[in-house]
Amino acid sequence: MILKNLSLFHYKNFESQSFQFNTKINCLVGFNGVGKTNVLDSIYHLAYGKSYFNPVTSQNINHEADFFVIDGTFEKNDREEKIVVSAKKGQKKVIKRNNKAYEKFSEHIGLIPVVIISPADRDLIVEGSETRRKFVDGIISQHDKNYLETLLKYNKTLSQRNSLLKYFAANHTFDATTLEIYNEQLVEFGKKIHAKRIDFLEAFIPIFNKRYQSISNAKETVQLRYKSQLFDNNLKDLLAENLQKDRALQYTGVGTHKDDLILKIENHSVKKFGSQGQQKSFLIALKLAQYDFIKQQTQTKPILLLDDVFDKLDENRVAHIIQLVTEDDLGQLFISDTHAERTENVVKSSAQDYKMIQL
Ligand SMILES: Nc1ncnc2c1ncn2[C@@H]1O[C@H](COP(=O)(O)OP(=O)(O)OP(=O)(O)O)[C@@H](O)[C@H]1O
Repeated sequence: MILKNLSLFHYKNFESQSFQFNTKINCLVGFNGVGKTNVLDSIYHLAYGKSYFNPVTSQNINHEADFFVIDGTFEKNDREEKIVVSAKKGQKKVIKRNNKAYEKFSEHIGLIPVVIISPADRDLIVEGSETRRKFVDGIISQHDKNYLETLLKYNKTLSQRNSLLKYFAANHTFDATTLEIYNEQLVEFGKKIHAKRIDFLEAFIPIFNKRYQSISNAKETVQLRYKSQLFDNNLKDLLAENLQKDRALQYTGVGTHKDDLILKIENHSVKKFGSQGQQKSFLIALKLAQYDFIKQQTQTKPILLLDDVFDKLDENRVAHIIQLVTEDDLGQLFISDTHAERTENVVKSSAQDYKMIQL
């Protein structure tokens, strides 16, 4: 997958700017705050239909404007794909593929495989379980449309069930029959989601372990484990057992929306006990495993976006990234850095074609 050119209009700090990219390595360099990360984010936006850093669409529009447009031309298997994402204040976002607007954004997911490595990935360790579920769901959805659809149906049913619980509480009423309809749907969709997450992690964990071992020079062992209430119980029974609690809290407390990933190094929580270096290695291994997995599943090399990695990582990890950059079979790469010289030295050593883009 190659991004050939990109135009931004009123996207974050950009008024109007166009870029033509190298098919291998592109280095976006410039002072703090010039918009290097914003360019990477706009590429992410074309792939996922939203910003990696700020999912509130209206906040991606330039402060002085009332709309933004991101226009990118990709090349995939010798075919051109023109993707345009636009948003106007107060209106629904529009995503177009070759001039045709999608009815459902979910149809777009997976067309443009992109992986980003950024200091913001730290959220995967420090934030709540939702961030980790989104990471898993994002990867599976890249190659499995059914999964994404089941997930959307599950989430819709969940929110309807929660509304019903609130309605019961507000009106001091209860209707077991209507609740049962939602329960059945949650059980049906939840079972499928759980099974797919099991399959995914079975394939993903060895890839992750391999990446971590190579980053840490096999010094320590890591564990990535799927945690779910559905391992020990079926969702139908769980919903029945939890009914009184759900009614009291007006919220569904059991299901696959409670799943999580357990992240450990040497059997201890990465969040609580991991050193900063170990946490960074863990995150890079997760992201590179994401890259490997998507490549394996889609038979397409994803576009890799490296945000600020030279600035925020220590030498060992940078060396690993450099090694990765020099691998022949890597796809197109975008790197942002404040130091033009440092980046250029790194990419020069890769003996690959590159372009320096000064912002
Ligand atoms: N909606 C918006 N409208 C205008 N400017 C915005 C908007 N959103 C973000 N910005 C601006 O974008 C700039 C940040 O851009 P970005 O994070 O891409 O910089 P950077 O070059 O990657 O910087 P650093 O080297 O510090 O990481 C900030 O000046 C910020 O105020």
